[in-house]
Amino acid sequence: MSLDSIDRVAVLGAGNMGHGITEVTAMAGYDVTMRDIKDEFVEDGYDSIEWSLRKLEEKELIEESADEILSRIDTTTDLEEAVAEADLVIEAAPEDLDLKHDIFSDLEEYTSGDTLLATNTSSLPITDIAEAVDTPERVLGLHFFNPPVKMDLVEVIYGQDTSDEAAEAGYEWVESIGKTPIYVRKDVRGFVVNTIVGPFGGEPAFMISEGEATIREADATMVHERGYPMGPFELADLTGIDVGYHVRKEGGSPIPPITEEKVEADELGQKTGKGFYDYEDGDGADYEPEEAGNFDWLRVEARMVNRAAFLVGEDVATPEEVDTGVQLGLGFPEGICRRGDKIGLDTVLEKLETLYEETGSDRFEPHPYLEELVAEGKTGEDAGEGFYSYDDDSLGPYHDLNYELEDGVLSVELDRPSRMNALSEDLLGEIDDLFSSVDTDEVRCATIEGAGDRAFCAGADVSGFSDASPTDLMDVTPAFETVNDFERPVVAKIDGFCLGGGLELALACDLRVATERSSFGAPEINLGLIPGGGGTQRLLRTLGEARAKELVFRGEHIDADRAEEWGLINRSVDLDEFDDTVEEFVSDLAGGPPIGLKIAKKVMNEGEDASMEAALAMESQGFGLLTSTDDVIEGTAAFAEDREPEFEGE
Ligand SMILES: C/C=C/C(=O)SCCNC(=O)CCNC(=O)[C@H](O)C(C)(C)COP(=O)(O)OP(=O)(O)OC[C@H]1O[C@@H](n2cnc3c(N)ncnc32)[C@H](O)[C@@H]1OP(=O)(O)O
Repeated sequence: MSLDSIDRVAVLGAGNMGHGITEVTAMAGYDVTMRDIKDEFVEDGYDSIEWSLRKLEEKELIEESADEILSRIDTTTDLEEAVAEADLVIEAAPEDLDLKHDIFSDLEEYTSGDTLLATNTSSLPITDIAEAVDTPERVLGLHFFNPPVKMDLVEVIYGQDTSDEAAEAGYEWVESIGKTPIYVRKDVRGFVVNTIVGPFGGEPAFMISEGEATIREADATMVHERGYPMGPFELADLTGIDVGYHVRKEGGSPIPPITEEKVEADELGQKTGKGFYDYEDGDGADYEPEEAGNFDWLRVEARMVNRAAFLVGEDVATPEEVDTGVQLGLGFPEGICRRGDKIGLDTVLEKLETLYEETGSDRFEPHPYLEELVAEGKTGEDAGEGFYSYDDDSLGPYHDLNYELEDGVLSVELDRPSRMNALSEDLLGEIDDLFSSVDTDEVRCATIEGAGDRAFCAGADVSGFSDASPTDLMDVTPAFETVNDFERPVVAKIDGFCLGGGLELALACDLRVATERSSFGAPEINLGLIPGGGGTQRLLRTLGEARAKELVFRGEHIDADRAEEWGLINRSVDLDEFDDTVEEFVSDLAGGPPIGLKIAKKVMNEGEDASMEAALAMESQGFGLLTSTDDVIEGTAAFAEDREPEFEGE
C-alpha cells in the first residue's frame, strides 16, 4: 500500500463533497469512478463537475481541457463495479454510521485486501466506521473541505488501528493531487480544524446569552480587530445554526441558550431567511467596523489556544499542523498556536483560570500541556519559546512563508493561499528577517513566488487595516527595501494576482517572470490609500509618469501581456512554459559571477537615483574593482578555452 500503487480511485457519493473530490482527483490525472445510489444523483454530480471544469477552463485555471479531464471520470450506480478495480476508495456518503457500516462491509467483499479505504466523514470517528471491516488497518479518514476544488486542506486521520503505511499512502496521495495534507494522529472528535472552530462560534454565543456584548459587537470585533474572515454569528448563519446545534448535542457539549432559542424558533440562518441576522427584512450581516471594540475577544481566543494545547499536548497534531489546518480550513489570518505565542501563553492561562474559577465550567479548564509550557517559562514569542521556538541564531521559524536553499538558489514561497498570499505583518516581518539573515555566501540567486494557483500576492492584508495605527501601516517598507537591497539577484515568479503590496514586492525584485493569466495593479486608491511599499516611486522609474500614474490613479488591473509591453515584467509566458522560463533565468543568475552580479545590481539600483556623472563614477569604480577578482580571470580563461566558466565569487 503506497502512493505508487494508486492509479484508479473510486468516490462513493456524488453530492457536494463526492463530486468535488471526484473533480479534483480527475484534475490531478487519476482515473476515477463516481458512484451514487440513483442515476439522477450521479447525473447531477457529473453535471456540476462539468459546469465547474468549463468555468475553470474559461478562466484558464487548468492546463488541460475540461473534456480531457472529464474523459477520466466514469459514473455508475453499481458499488461493485465502482470499486472492483480501485486502488483507493473514498466514501463520501451521508453522515450516518449504519449506512457507512453497510458500505464498508460491502467494500471488504468487493475490494482486494490492499485497496486503501478512506472516509470523508467530518463528524464520525474513523475507528467506529472501521468496525465494519476485518482489516481496519487500511481504513483512514481523508477529510476534504467544502468545496474541494477551492479548499486546499485535507485532514489525514488515523483511526485506532490505521497502519502508518496506509496513512502515509493517503498523505502522499493528497499531495499528489496538489492539496495540503495534515496528519491527525488520533481519532479525536472534530479532528483538528473543528476542534478549534468550536469555541470560535460557541463562546461568543454564551457571551451574548449572558448579556456581555451584542452580536454585532462580537462579529465586528472578531473581523475588524482580530482579522478573522467572518464574524462567529455571520459564520453560523452561513453554515446553519442547526448544524452547530446538532454537532454540540451529539458530542454532549453544552448548548448556548441563544443557539437553542434560534433553533426552537426555526431561525436557522441564511437558509431560512433569518438567523442571528435578518436576510429577508433586513440587510443580513451588516455590522460596521465602528462597532468593534466592546467584546472580550481574549475569552474566545484563550479557549481556542487551550484546544490547540490539547491537540499538541495529546500528540494529535504538531503546532505547524494545527496552524496550517486553521489557516487553510478556516481562513484564519494566522495559526492559533502562533497567535497564542504572540498574545503570551501566560496571559491565555490566566484568562482561562479566572474564568474557570468564576464559572466552574469545564470548558475553561486549562489543558495540562498549556500549564506545563507556562510553568517552564515557555510563554511565547517574547520568552523565545512557546508552542514554537524563536531561536535568534537560526532562520525562522516562519509561519507565513516557506523557503528552501538548494544549490545556491533561495526559493521563497509566500504561504497564505487562503488570503491570496496577502502581506500580513508577520509575513512582511518574515520576508525582512529571511532576506536580512540568510548567509549570502550560500546564495547565488533568489526567487519569490506565491503559494497556490490564484495569486503571487494580493497586496497588504487589508483585514488588519481598520484596527492598525497609522504608524503600524507606515512600517511596511523595510521588507521591500531588504529585498531590493539583497546582494543577490531576486526573481519574482508571478502566477495570478500581483496587486498592491504584492506588485511592490515584485518591483523590489530585480526581474519578473509571469504567466499570461496573471494580472497587475495598484488598487490602493480604491481603498482611499496610495501604494506604501515603494510603489509610487518604483512604478514611476520603471514605467514612466504616464503609465505609472494610470495604474496608481485609476486602480485598474492590467494583464500580463500589457505588463510585458509596458516593461513592468520581463516575460509573460504560457502556464506550461512558466517553470522552464523561470528556470532559464535562475540558471543564468545562479551560474553567473556572484561579485559581478552584486556590483551590477548595486550600481544600477543606486545609479538610478544619482546624477549621470555620479552614476558613471559608481559604474567605473565597480568595473575597476571587478578586474581584480578571480572571477574575471576565470571568465576570460573560459572564453579563451571555449568552455562554460565556473565562477567562485572570489
Ligand atoms: C502598502 C500596501 C498596501 C496594499 O497593498 S492595500 C491592498 C491592495 N490590494 C487589494 O486591494 C486587493 C484586494 N483583493 C481583491 O481585490 C480580490 O480579492 C482579488 C481581485 C485579488 C480576487 O478576487 P476573487 O477572485 O473574487 O477572490 P476573493 O474572494 O476576493 O479573495 C479570496 C480570499 O482572499 C482574501 N483576500 C484577497 N485579497 C486580500 C487582501 N489584500 N487582504 C486580505 N485578504 C485578502 C479575500 O478576503 C478572500 O478571503 P475569504 O475567502 O475568507 O473571503
